Amino acid sequence: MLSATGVVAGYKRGEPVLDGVGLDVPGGQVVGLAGPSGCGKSTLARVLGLLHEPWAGQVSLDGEPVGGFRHATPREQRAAIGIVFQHPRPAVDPRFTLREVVAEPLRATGTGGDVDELAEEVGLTPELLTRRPHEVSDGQLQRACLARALALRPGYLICDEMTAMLDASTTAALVQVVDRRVRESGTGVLAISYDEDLLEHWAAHVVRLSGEQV
Ligand SMILES: Nc1ncnc2c1ncn2[C@@H]1O[C@H](COP(=O)(O)OP(=O)(O)OP(=O)(O)O)[C@@H](O)[C@H]1O
Repeated sequence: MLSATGVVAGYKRGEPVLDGVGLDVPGGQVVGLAGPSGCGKSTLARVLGLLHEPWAGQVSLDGEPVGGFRHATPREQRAAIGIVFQHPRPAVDPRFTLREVVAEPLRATGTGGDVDELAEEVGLTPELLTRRPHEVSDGQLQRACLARALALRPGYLICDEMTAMLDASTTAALVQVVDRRVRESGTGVLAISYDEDLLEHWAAHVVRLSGEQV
């Protein structure tokens, strides 16, 4: 289980965006997170993704409190949580080929892993792997970002508006890729979307973040 308990977090002292928020993401399940724009969904995603340190509260991973946030996160805990954002372009190095984008976490951790297998899993052809970000569509680049997030076989995956930029068929394809991991590897998923129809269809249950308490 990936859990946040009593999380208080924000950007400006004295003005918390999250004020005592708790959320559990069990393994093998998709939990949806909905709520009005600006209520703090992405902030909670970044706290659970260990990218934003809360002012108070705790994040725990499989029963262990996390060892730190951002650069202070222990390597095994970093590898246990994959994250995909709404906008793929700012999330990749524009000089990399898609093959290099997907291979990044494998290279960084010295982990063996098959880029071709990952590419096939997300529906990227070998030819697309040779291209650079400016030579592919947003959907193709987002497929590469999803493959990168899945490369270390994380126990948990956070999808922060992963499909908001994509057409219906690419959305369906990426949801299917994630669902297969949930079924076959027991991955726990936090799916954030403004599209409540998508969440109703995709998630086992949907949590609404009101801006106060979950
Ligand atoms: N890097 C930042 N610096 C300062 N304030 C920020 C930063 N990121 C977000 N905020 C503010 O924190 C609040 C919550 O933002 P957040 O992106 O978490 O909400 P959200 O629910 O994901 O919104 P949306 O659905 O519009 O993406 C907003 O008021 C936003 O302006």
